[in-house]
Amino acid sequence: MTKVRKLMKKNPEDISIGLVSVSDRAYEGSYPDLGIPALEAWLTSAIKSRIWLEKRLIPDEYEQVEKTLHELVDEDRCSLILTTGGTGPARRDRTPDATLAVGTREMPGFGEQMRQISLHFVPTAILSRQVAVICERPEHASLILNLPGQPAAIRQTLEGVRDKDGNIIVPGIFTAVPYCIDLIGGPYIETNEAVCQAWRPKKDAS
Ligand SMILES: Nc1ncnc2c1ncn2[C@@H]1O[C@H](COP(=O)(O)OP(=O)(O)OP(=O)(O)O)[C@@H](O)[C@H]1O
Ligand SMILES: Nc1nc2c(c(=O)[nH]1)N[C@H]1C(S)=C(S)[C@@H](COP(=O)(O)O)O[C@H]1N2
Repeated sequence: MTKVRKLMKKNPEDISIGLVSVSDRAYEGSYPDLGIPALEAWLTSAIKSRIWLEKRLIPDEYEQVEKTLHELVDEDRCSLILTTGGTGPARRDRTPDATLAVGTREMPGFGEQMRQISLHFVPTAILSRQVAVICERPEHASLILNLPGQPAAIRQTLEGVRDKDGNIIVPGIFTAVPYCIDLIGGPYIETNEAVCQAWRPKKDAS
């Protein structure tokens, strides 16, 4: 496993987010990994809160995906973990299977919404078996989301579909992530509204 070296230091108030790129060819060096940079670029533009990114590049191996997710949940205590790649029907695509094995509860709406969004870009969107799970522990919980491996799919699924004037016409999945993290007892995530409007229910005025 390639652990990307960190130059900065984590602060106690940082929100820990795990980024996992699952790709045989990027891992072997046949092409440079674009998954982690695309995830990092989108998250740093969309989130206003202080974040700390734990980055992992791994091959399409079931055991590696499972072990990496367990580490990010239990050792790094990430509130949110995003994977990219390995969600398709090919024999070595095992990311969703390992994610389901690690999770304690499935969140089917995220996968459903991502496939809806991706259909606006590619007719093969339905080939992605992407899932989302919550991983509950006595003291904390993590939300794990699988994204497709195509680097362009990262922004598309997180941010949603925009019309020619830039207005969102199909909401991206990230709009529901901050409230989901609230509900599982995680830190409050503030977003940059120009990129992603986090939806939270209005406080009851009565
Ligand atoms: N991590 C990545 N970095 C750069 N490009 C990627 C990455 N993952 C996928 N791609 C690109 O998206 C295309 C489709 O992704 P897909 O997951 O089907 O790749 P793949 O054929 O399974 O190979 P691999 O798992 O080795 O990346 C790839 O052919 C590649 O061009
Ligand atoms: N937004 C988006 N979603 C997408 C794609 C894409 O290019 N863009 N590719 C599809 C294809 S061709 C496949 S096989 C599946 C699984 O891709 P993965 O194995 O790279 O995760 O994602 C699908 N979802």
